Amino acid sequence: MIAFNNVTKSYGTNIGIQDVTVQIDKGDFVFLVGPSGAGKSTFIRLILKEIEADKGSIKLNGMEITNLPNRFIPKLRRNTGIVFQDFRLLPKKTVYENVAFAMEIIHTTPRTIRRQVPQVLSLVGISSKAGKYPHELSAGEQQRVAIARAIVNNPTVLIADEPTGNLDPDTAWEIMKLLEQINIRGTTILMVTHAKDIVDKMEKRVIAIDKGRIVRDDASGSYGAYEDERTPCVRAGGVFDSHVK
Ligand SMILES: Nc1ncnc2c1ncn2[C@@H]1O[C@H](COP(=O)(O)OP(=O)(O)OP(=O)(O)O)[C@@H](O)[C@H]1O
Repeated sequence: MIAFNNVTKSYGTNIGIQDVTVQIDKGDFVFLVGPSGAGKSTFIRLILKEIEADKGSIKLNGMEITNLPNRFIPKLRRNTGIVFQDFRLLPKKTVYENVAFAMEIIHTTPRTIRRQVPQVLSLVGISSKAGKYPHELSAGEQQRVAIARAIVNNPTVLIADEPTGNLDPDTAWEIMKLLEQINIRGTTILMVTHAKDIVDKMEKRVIAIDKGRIVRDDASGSYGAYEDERTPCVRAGGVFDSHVK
């Protein structure tokens, strides 16, 4: 599914990731954790082919993506949905139009769009807001729309880059349950997060990265003990305690 083999990426003298070898299988749910500057974004940007590796091999769904000719990149990105901390919805389009747009740009037929968009809005629990604009939605609702948009073209991998970073604890947990549901339907999920409570409660595979190297890879892991100045209140507060499965 996603296979890194001895991958190194530097930015001048700064190390992004160094000699990383890791495999994420189809259907996995993986957290990628590590302190600020560890190399998490570099890892994601290499998968999306926004940047090129200096060394090593990266395979996505069995296809070598290093040195992939540019004409194959749109197809590669279609297989990889992404959601961000700040949602990035189009402000002048409705919920329905935001999701439909992701299909229009890959030339999906109007008939398929009319069938598929309501289905995915229902899946993420946002059907009743189809005619609303992003500014009329709560943060959690906006993230649901962003997730709908990311999965509407049936990607094999969904990358979630701090998807709960702008959400209150209850809403964050609802989004985690939605991601889990999407994973159960077969989509591989790779989630970057600084939210210790979420990682600890979900009990999924945890890949920890530090200074560009993988320092831990636990099948059913926890966030770990390193200090991260960006999440002190979450670490101290135990905010998800009421949701223990
Ligand atoms: N465009 C760039 N130019 C120079 N150095 C960069 C660039 N992008 C990343 N780096 C460096 O590469 C290293 C890894 O950065 P990366 O953004 O991958 O970390 P991260 O784990 O995503 O951090 P954060 O949690 O803060 O987003 C850091 O030392 C960073 O300063």
